[in-house]
Amino acid sequence: MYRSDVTNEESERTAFRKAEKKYKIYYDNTKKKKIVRPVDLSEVVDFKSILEQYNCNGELLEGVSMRNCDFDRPVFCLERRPGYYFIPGALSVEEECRWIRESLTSFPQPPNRTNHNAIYGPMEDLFFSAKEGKALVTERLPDDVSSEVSVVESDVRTPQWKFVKELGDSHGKDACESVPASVLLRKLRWSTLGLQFDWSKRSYNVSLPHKKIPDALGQLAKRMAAPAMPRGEEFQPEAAIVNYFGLGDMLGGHLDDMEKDWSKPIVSMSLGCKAIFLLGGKSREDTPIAMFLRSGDIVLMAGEARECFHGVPRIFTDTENAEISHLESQFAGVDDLPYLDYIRNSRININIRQVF
Ligand SMILES: O=C(O)CCC(=O)C(=O)O
Ligand SMILES: [Fe+2]
Repeated sequence: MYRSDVTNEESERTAFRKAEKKYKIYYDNTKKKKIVRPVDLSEVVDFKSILEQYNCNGELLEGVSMRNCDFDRPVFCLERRPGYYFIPGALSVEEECRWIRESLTSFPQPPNRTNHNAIYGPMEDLFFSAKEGKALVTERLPDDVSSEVSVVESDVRTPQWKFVKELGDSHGKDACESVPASVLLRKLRWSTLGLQFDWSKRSYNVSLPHKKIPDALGQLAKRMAAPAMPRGEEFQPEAAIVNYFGLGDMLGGHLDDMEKDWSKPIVSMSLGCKAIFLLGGKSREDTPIAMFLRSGDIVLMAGEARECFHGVPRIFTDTENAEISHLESQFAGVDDLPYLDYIRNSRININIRQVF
């Protein structure tokens, strides 16, 4: 898996990179304000309208077919990308809201790791700390601590971070650094569930402490994976990566190649603001197919499709394009406001994998 954009000159000119540049967000600066540069979306495949057309007259867009399987919703395939399946609107609005809540509250909790771990260590209750206006602070270590023979060296060097209500006198003069929880929430980019993925080694580290994938998420993944599973086999959800996108965030073109058996699908669900997904071919030189991913859509990538470069160059947070009004109506209670505030400007992707 390659998380960052490829930057050397040659890769800047690949067909995949060109498509990323076409769809990523750019701003034009006028004297008064920053304006989002318009983008031509006419070539973006839209499975929602494909489904509507199919329901209306039974016709399908050229290159798109239906997976004939025992599944309670239409499953679409792309003739040029075997092993790729698209299930538009696979989740109910209740399911969408449930997984948005879990992605923000329980999923980033230790022992699950997030991108913040490397800097701050395990972090508890980020979402509620942001809601309560807390900040993460570290205490300055006592000056003479290094001379205390009883203190283990690694303890001496590790600053202890914790969320506190506010940086008043009660915290005292020993506070040396502080970061608002709201800023950390905006900078939350990923969390990992089940077997933990080690980004630095690009592999699963089974010796890292972990909890099993939550049962309800595992059951959902098993059900959704069925159209892409080899006959008679059941998907084993062993790990998941949760990606969090804010305006301007993108996921560069990559392959997910650290799982053992590529005949098993990656089950990938979209929540929140609409995005553009690029599905390339086996080379970065292959022109990718762009498509919309909306909240509630599920994508499966198995077999040959697992060898295809893919990424997310763009999310839409404006009212017209985000297409989250059903979530806005569902998150209507006073207690739901923090979820609503978050999801109005964000997209969450949960992708579930069988590792072995
Ligand atoms: O956000 C998405 O839809 C795709 C995520 C993805 O490709 C990944 O996490 O490997
Ligand atoms: Fe991926």
